[in-house]
Amino acid sequence: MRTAHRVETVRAAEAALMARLPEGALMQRAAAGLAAACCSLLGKGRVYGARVVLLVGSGDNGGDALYAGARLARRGAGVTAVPLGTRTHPGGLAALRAAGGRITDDPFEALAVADLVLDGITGIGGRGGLRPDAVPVARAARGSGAVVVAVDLPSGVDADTGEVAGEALRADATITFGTYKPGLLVDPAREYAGALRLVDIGLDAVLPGVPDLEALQHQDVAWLLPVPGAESDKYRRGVLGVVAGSARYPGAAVLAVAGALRGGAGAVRYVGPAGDAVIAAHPETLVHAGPPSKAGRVQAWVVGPGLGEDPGPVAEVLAADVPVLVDADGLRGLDPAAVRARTAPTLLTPHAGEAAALLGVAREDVEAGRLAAVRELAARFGATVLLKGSTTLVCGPGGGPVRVNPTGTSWLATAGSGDVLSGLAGSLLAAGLSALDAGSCGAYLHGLAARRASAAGAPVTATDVAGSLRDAWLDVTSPA
Ligand SMILES: NC(=O)C1=CN([C@@H]2O[C@H](COP(=O)(O)OP(=O)(O)OC[C@H]3O[C@@H](n4cnc5c(N)ncnc54)[C@H](O)[C@@H]3O)[C@@H](O)[C@H]2O)[C@@H](O)CC1
Ligand SMILES: Nc1ncnc2c1ncn2[C@@H]1O[C@H](COP(=O)(O)OP(=O)(O)O)[C@@H](O)[C@H]1O
Ligand SMILES: [K+]
Repeated sequence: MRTAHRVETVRAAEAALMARLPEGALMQRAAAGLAAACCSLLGKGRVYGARVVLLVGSGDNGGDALYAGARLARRGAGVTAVPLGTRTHPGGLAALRAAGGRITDDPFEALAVADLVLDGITGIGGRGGLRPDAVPVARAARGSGAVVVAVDLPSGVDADTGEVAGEALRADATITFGTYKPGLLVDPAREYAGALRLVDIGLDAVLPGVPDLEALQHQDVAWLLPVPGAESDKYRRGVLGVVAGSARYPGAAVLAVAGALRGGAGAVRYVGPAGDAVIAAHPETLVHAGPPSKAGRVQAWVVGPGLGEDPGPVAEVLAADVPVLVDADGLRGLDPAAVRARTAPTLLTPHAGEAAALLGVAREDVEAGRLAAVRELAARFGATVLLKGSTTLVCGPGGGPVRVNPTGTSWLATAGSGDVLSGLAGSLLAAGLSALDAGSCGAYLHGLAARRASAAGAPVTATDVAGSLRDAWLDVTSPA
């Protein structure tokens, strides 16, 4: 599991750790890790003679860059510092000078020939976008042929929320210290971070056990995925009911069932008007044309994909005392009180547009502040919420760590892929996973399947994604 902590928590942990260490030791650990990462990015034998430019803000982030620059200078790199703040870390500056580095007021000349730029303008102390004087320098750094390495965080992004309020410096790699910060894992900021590397500075010992964000990895998902026992039968494995599709959107039913059949439930009951299309595509489905309450027992429901205007089945399904996943048309006008009144778990899976409608805000606001949006929806509905999009987030009703999905690809932005996800996550619910685990494992497999299907770099369909779910499952469960 990869975990991230907010700035307040990081600062408290750093203070506790610093109290046990000689002064400056923590910054030296950070600088040593940063310099080593820069050496490996430059490549073997290419540190000596490399031209390195340090963009140095007024805080400790600039201090890290200066001390790392001093280390690179001692290994033969030509290091030039560009001070951008109201002050420059005095110890770092002295170390760089002592190692033979130089300071310049003309950043553009140095940047034009740079091999590597260290962005030490702001770290966890940054507020808002880059200040106006740093903007042309950041643009020149990005426009140069140099590899741009962000120190701790790309400057100009919000560490806690992943918001990017103004201009920020896009990095090829970010070397972060002690723990990931939420902004490194959540778009739009995540996109500025490039490849992530975590430097251990001993913070784990003093960080709280519960992080703000967590990202599952293969072995976490492998642990959670259902496996039939020797005594299992199709009912014990869990039956999922899928209420989806309409005369206008029969394909949504076919796709939701495609996801559901590959999610570990023992059987899938389809309820709705698209039974013929579902059976033609998936003959193993049990179909029912009547209302959900007459369809027979299920261990979980999915309601909503392609349902059209009729909200009737949503209320009926919400009245059932089993876990329910509500997606797409099922989310339209959804009443928070009706969801809060349920005793069984509810999993809502909106995309940004649906989340915006539920919150009464603009879609852009949800996309700019995904973490706040998913937390607010989960609190308002007393439900687990999976917010889809370029970064998929899953938040439980009681707060706690938000799960951020590390798999996925923008090729997933294709019609019907959300229907596949709802069936898949619903199937995991029916198999007995909690709403948080079903949502996050579903998103994980779904993203992995899309990556596999689009590995050659060509567009994929939702049907292709469903077809790759089995391989994604095997990727996760097969020992490396
Ligand atoms: N506290 C510690 O023990 C450690 C901190 N470390 C480093 O210290 C950083 C945090 O240092 P600071 O607390 O000094 O904060 P920062 O260095 O991130 O930024 C603070 C400074 O930047 C200015 N600033 C804020 N927003 C700005 C903007 N948008 N544009 C330009 N300037 C802006 C502030 O006025 C202030 O002077 C971490 O990100 C990390 O790089 C590491 O050395 C590890 C140890
Ligand atoms: N830019 C993107 N990067 C990664 N995944 C994306 C992106 N855009 C959409 N997705 C994913 O694609 C799926 C689309 O679902 P949804 O918006 O419900 O579409 P539909 O209703 O057509 O099925 C979701 O799983 C979402 O997370
Ligand atoms: K930085």
